Amino acid sequence: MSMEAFKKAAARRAADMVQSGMVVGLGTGSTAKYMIERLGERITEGLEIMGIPTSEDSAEKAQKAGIPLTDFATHRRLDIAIDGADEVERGTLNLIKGLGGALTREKIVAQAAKRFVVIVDASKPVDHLGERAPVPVEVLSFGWECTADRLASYGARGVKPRTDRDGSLFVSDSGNMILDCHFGPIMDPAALSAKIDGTAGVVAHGIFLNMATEVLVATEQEIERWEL
Ligand SMILES: O=C(CO)[C@H](O)[C@H](O)COP(=O)(O)O
Repeated sequence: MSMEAFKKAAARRAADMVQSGMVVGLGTGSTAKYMIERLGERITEGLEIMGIPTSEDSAEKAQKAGIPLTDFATHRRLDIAIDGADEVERGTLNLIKGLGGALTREKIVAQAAKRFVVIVDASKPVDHLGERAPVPVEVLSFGWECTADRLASYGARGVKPRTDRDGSLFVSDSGNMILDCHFGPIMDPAALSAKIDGTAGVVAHGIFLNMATEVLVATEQEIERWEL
């Protein structure tokens, strides 16, 4: 099976957990896209749900799929949120998210959800967060250079603003910059998370601790379901 097929398998399995009447957090990225498509199919079969998207991109995909959207003004609490991840730590289900740039909205949606189901292919599990992925940090553009220096003082290498493929500055849906911070394997993610959270200029970062309630990992043999 190709990596795309793995992503699709995990995404469809998660979409099939959704039941009529639920308010659903709609993640962002190439795996979440398959989940949105599957929810769209199920709506044509009679499923009745409302979605809260984690990005403008997912809002557009949800609208195309026919998923009615709602917002936090109407629904403070979500029944379930389903999203991809860049890394999943074995044993803890802690995550790095945000290589798609939607980390702040994704964190708000995950935090508001009773269940947060993470869908990944077999390339995403790691022994320690940071092994492969940088930690994306969404920052205000004001004083970003100072914020970057501060992040570097925590051990991040090569901290620089994310750019789009054409070299232009990446701007998040909320109008902020993303600094990708390469820490390497993170031995104490709670301590690092607290330090980054306490840094002026930081809006949110991509370390998601104790948020995932279950992770679906699509492997060659099966879709593994990890829970704590
Ligand atoms: O956090 C995210 C976007 O901000 C994505 O969920 C994460 O980057 C995984 O993406 P993909 O499913 O395309 O591998």
